[in-house]
This record gives sequence, C-alpha cells and structure tokens, in this order.
Amino acid sequence: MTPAARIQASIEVLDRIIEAARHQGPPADRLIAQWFKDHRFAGSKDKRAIREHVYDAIRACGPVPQSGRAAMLGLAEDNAELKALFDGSNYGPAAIQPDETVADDGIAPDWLEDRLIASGVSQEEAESLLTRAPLDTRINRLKVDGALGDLPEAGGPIEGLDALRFPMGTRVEDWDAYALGLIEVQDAGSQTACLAVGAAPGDTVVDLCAGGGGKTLALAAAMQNSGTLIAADTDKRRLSQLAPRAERAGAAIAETILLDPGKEGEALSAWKGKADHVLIDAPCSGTGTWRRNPEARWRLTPDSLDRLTQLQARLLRLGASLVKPGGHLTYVTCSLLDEEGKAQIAQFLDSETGWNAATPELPFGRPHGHGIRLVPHHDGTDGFFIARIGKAC
Ligand SMILES: C[S@@+](CC[C@H](N)C(=O)[O-])C[C@H]1O[C@@H](n2cnc3c(N)ncnc32)[C@H](O)[C@@H]1O
Repeated sequence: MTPAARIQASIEVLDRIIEAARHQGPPADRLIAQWFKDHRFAGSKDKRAIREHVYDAIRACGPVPQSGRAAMLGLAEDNAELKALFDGSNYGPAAIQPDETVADDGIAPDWLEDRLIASGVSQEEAESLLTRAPLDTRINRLKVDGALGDLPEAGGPIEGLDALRFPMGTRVEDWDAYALGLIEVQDAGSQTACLAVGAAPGDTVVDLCAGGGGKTLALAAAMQNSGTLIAADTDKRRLSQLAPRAERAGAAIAETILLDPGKEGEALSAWKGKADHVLIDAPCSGTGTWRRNPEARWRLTPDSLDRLTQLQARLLRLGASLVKPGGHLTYVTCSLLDEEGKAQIAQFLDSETGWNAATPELPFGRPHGHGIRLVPHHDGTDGFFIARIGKAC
C-alpha cells in the first residue's frame, strides 16, 4: 500500500470506531483486526502503519470526531508530512477542501474534562493519560524461586515490586516463560493494588469483582496457595478465563463464584462477616486506562457514569458486609474521577460506624482523600485510586 492509501484505510477504520463508540459497539482493537481480516492485501508494514495512524488520531481528538476523515485531518493539522498525503492519488484520501470539518483536539469530551479538573487532575496529569503504556509483568512467585532465568528480552526491574517492565508491544505471550506461568502481564498499578490488600498465607480472601482473575492470581501468590480465595463476578465469560490462567500460574486455591446481578449477596452469604480481606476492583469508567483504550473516553456519558457510581456504592456495602471484625476491605478503581474513588470512600466512612482508613505505604501513588492516587505522569503506571479500610474488632 502507498503511504496515502494507508491514510485512507485509517480513515475507514476510524469511521467504524467512531460509529461503534456512539452506539456501544465493539472496541477499537477488534474493529482494526476485523478490517485487516477483510483486507488481506494489507501487509505487516501496512498494518503497523495503519494501527499507528488510527491510535494517533484517536489520541489527538478530545471529543468524538465527526468522521474518520475529520479525525485524520485533526491529526494532520500539525504534521505537514501527513497533510501532504491528502493528495487525491489512487486509493489515497481526496485533496483537502477549504472549510473542511477538522475534529477538535483536547483530552476528552468537554463534560469529562470538567470532571477531571474537578477531581484535581492537572493538565500534565491529564495529558499523561493519553501517552503510550509500557508492558509490565509480575514475576509469579508460585513458580519462580529466586532469580528468573534468561528471557528473550531483559526487561527493567520495577522498584518496589517483584516485576519487570518491557517496551510497549513486547510479545511476551510468545515466550516460554509466559506459557509456563513464570510471568504474568499486569500493570504496575494493578500490582500495587494487590499489594494494598495485604493478603497472607492462611487468610480468607474474597475478590468480589474478579473478572478474568488478573488480581486473583496475584492474591494467590501472596497467599502462597494457602487459605481460601474466592473469585466472584457477574460476567460468566470473564470469570471463565480464570481457570486456564490459574492452571498456568499454579494458583490452586482460586475458587470461582458466578454472581447474579442484584442478588450478589445471596451467593456470597457463606462468607458474611468471615473474610480477612475483601478486594473490590470495582467496575468503573476506566479513565486511568486511556493509555491502552483511548477511545473509551468517547463511550462514557454522564448517565453511564452515574450508573457506575451507584453500582460502586452498592458493591462497597456488599463487600463490607463480608469483612470479619479486624479484617480489611480494599477498594480500587482504575479511574481518576473522585466520584468513583475518593468520594465513594469518604461517603462510606461518613455513613458507617466501626470502620477506619488503613491504606498502607505502597511503592507508588500519592495520598488522595482516605486512599492514594496513581497517575501515569507521576508513577509511570495506569491511573488508579486505591483505598484500604479496616473494620474494628
Ligand atoms: C475492573 S474489572 C475487574 C478486573 C479484574 N479484577 C482483574 O484484575 O482482571 C470490574 C469487574 O466487575 C465486574 N462486575 C460488574 N458488576 C458486578 C457486580 N454487580 N458484582 C460483581 N462484579 C461485577 C465486571 O464484570 C468486571 O469484571
């Protein structure tokens, strides 16, 4: 494909992504993969270039762009080389017309930018949400005693964690060490959240929103496969990913429970007041993960955010009911919006007696309300709010 044809292809892909963002359709990654499947003539260099153009354009547009072409024109505004490719050549994009619509730049749709500002997120911090994330891995201590053997790439140790960082796009999934469960892909922020829980061998731990089990596996390792570890979620598809992952990681104690939305407490009644630790990795807006899913900011609406904050408050109360006297609850969101983090914990502590803030010293993050906040700009991790609260004895 010519460079101009790659731009036109990127415009077509962006059209699909914009349409999907407006109607809660498939995520960008899946749409890009589908486009490549439908256009087999695209070679590996073409694919790499198209993927890069598409993600650069998504990052460049704050609000949802009017069209793929408007998004690409927005990206080309400060890039003369890119602009020159709008040359009307065969398979390339038509020449730029005077008064053509150009998408707005910015961090996010206006209402969402306002919410970030209201949550005390600085311009620098907000911009860091749209940078590119490295690939972090956790060394699985259920399988690795001492030093990890040689890997195809060296990776840099992440201070404060038992972890290695690789450049973005490193294909660790192709490595033997990954297939053998010696390393797990997990952002350093997620690893920090697992550390906050403070799970130890012999404990009873409930991972209330376990999803595919990324944090469950880290908890099993912290517990050295000793104790009770419940992984619960309402999403059958995600929860079903845990068994093969646990097998690979040697996480023998993870037990899954599929929850019925609205009736979660019934399935968990056996653990009421019994858990040493409850982790709530709550469903959230994901504003802290825009480095990986930049188009997620086009999908969020004030209504969907309201629904999420209501669900978070409900899950917080449900999780708290499982904690035994003297036990702890760790509440986590990969979001920098205070209504999903700092304010949730403040409201809980204001309205419930017998609980106190107990967030431990962690390798990343700065104090934020009763917890800590991690931001790519400061911590090099995804954005997170993490708070641990303790129940009186
Ligand atoms: C941030 S994700 C969890 C990611 C997971 N802990 C990990 O480390 O991979 C939030 C999860 O909450 C789950 N969820 C949504 N509503 C829920 C509910 N009512 N009860 C329990 N889990 C719920 C979602 O299905 C999703 O898997």
